[in-house]
Amino acid sequence: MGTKTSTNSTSQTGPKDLPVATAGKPIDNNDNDNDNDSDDDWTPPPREAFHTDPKLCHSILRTVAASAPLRILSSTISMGSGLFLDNKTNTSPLPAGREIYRSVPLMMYINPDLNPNICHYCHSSNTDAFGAPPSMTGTKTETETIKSCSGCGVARFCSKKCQRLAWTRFHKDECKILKEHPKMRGEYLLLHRLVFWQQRGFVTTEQGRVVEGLETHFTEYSKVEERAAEIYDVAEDVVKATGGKVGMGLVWRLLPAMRTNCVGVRMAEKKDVVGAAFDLLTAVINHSCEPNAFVFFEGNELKVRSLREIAPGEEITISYVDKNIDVAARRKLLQHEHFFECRCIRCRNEHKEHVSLLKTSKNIAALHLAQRSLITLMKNAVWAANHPGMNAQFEDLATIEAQLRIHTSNVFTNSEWPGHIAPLPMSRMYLAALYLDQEKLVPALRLALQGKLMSRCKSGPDWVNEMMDLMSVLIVAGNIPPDSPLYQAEGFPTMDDTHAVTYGYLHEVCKEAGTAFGGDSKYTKAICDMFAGLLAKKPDARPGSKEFAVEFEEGQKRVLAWAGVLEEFGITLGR
Ligand SMILES: C[S@@+](CC[C@H](N)C(=O)[O-])C[C@H]1O[C@@H](n2cnc3c(N)ncnc32)[C@H](O)[C@@H]1O
Repeated sequence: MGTKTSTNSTSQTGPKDLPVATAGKPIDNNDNDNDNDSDDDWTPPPREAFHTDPKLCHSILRTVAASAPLRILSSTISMGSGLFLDNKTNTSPLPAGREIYRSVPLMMYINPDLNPNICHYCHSSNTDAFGAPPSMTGTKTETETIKSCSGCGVARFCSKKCQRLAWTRFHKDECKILKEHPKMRGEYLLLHRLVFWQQRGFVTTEQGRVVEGLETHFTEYSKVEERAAEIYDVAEDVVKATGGKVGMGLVWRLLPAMRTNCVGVRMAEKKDVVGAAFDLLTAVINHSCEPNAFVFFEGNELKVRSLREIAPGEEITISYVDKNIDVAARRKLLQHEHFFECRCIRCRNEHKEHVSLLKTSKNIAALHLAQRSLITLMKNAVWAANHPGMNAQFEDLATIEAQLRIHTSNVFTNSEWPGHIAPLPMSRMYLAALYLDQEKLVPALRLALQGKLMSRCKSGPDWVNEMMDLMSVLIVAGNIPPDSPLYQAEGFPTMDDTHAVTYGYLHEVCKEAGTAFGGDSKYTKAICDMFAGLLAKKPDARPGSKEFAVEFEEGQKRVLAWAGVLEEFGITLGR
C-alpha cells in the first residue's frame, strides 16, 4: 500500500489521486502502479444510457435467446434504461410462468464456500436436483467427482477437460489470486477476470461498450469515505495482480460497475445466493419488490421467467433482494448496495401496514429491533448446528424456540406478532429444519406448517422452494410406523391425514414448479418424479379425483388444527 497524498478538491488531481471529495485511501504518487495506465482519469465520463444507442441495444438483445419480443427503453422506475416487453411487434400480454429469455452469462463465479458441488467451468453440479450431495441420496452422476484445483485449492472442476478449458479461459490468471483470497466476493473475482480479459483482447468492442455504459454509482462510492475505502483495497489488488499493467483509474471505475450490475446466482432449488454472474442483458433490468419476473440458474444457463402476466410495453422487473425480508430491511439493503429508496407499491403498502398495526414510530423502531434480534438468533442457531460443541447455548432448540417467543411478544400492541411478518415465517422454517435434523418430529412439523402456510408467499418459485422444505418434514412424518407412541402421546396427526396432506401439497407443488421454473427444468422434473414415485404407493383415491378432494380437505383441517394454524391459511387444491 502506498503512502498518502493530499486529495483536496482544489488540487489538480492526476490519476494517482482519489477522486475529488473522496477521503478514502489515496495511492502513492511514487508508485509504479500506473506506469502503463492508458486511462488516466479517475472519474468516468458521463454515462450515455443504453436506450439512447439503438445499435448497442440491438447487440445486447442479441446475446440472449428470447422467447418474447423485448426492447431496451428509458426506464419507468429508474433514472437510466430498463428492459421492456415490446409493444410494437406484440399486442398480447405474456402470461405468468413463461420464459422471457435465457442466456449464458458473459462471466460467472460460484463461491465454493457457499456451494462446493458446482464445476467452475461448465457449472454442472454433482448434487441431485434438490441440492443434496450424492452421498446422501445414493444418486451417482457423471460429475460426481468434482475436485479442487491443486494450485489454489479453491476452484472446482468436474473433469480434466473442464479444468483445461478453464485454465486457458480464465483460471491461469485467477489461480494465484484465489490462493491468496480464497473467500473473495464473486463480483470482485469477476472484476479481475474482466480486467484480464480486456488485456488479452477477449472482450469484444461491443461488450466493452456495454461495460462502459453500465450504471456505476461511482459518485456515491467516492463520496462516502468508508465506501471508498471499502473498495479501494480491492482495486489496488487488481492493479497488482496485473503487474501494474492496468491503471488504477480504470479499475476504480469498473469495480462499482461490477458491484452494481452482477446478478446473484441462485440455483432453482435454493433461495440462497451461491455466487455472482455478469450478464449483459440482465444488467439492464431494474428492481421491484413486487417484480413481474425472476432469474434463476441451471448449469451454464441463466433463465428469466415471468411471475405474473406482463402487458406489452410494461417494464420487466426482478427483485435484487430476498423478497421475503421485511420492508425496512429491503430498503436498507437497496440503499446500501444500489443507492436508491424503493418506492414500489408493495413497499408503500407494507410500510402502511406497519404504521396501522404499530401506530407510533417508537413501536416501529421496536419492531425493527426485534426483527434484527430474530435474524441474529437464527444465524447463531444454524451456526451452532453446523459446528457441534462450539456453542452449546444455541444447540438447545427448545431454548431457541423460547427466545423466539420472547422476541416476538409485546411488539404488537393489540395482537400477537402476525405469522406473515418477517422474519417469523423464515425463522420458523429454519427452526423446523433444525428440529428435523435432531429427529424431533413434533416441533419440526408444527413449525414447518406454521412457517410456510402463514407466510405471505403464496405462489411462484419461492413458494415451491418453501413448500419443498415443508414436504421434507411431511414425508418423514408420513413414514412414522403406525404403532409409534407419537400418535398417542402428542396427538400427532394420523398417518392417513398426513398422507392426504402430503399428496395434495405435492400435487400442487408439481404444477407450480412447472409454471415457475418451466417443464424443461431439471428441478421441476425431479419434483414430478418424486410425486410419481409417491403416488405409485397410493392404492386408493388419487389427487385430481373427487374422493381425494374430500380426503384432503378433511385431513388438512385436522392437521392445521393440530399445528395451531387457522383453516384459512390452508391450501386449496387446483388453485
Ligand atoms: C443493474 S442496474 C439496472 C439498469 C440501470 N437502470 C441502467 O440504466 O443501466 C441497477 C441500478 O439501476 C437503478 N435502479 C434499479 N431499480 C431501481 C428502482 N426500483 N428505483 C430506482 N432505481 C433503480 C439503481 O441505480 C441500480 O443501482
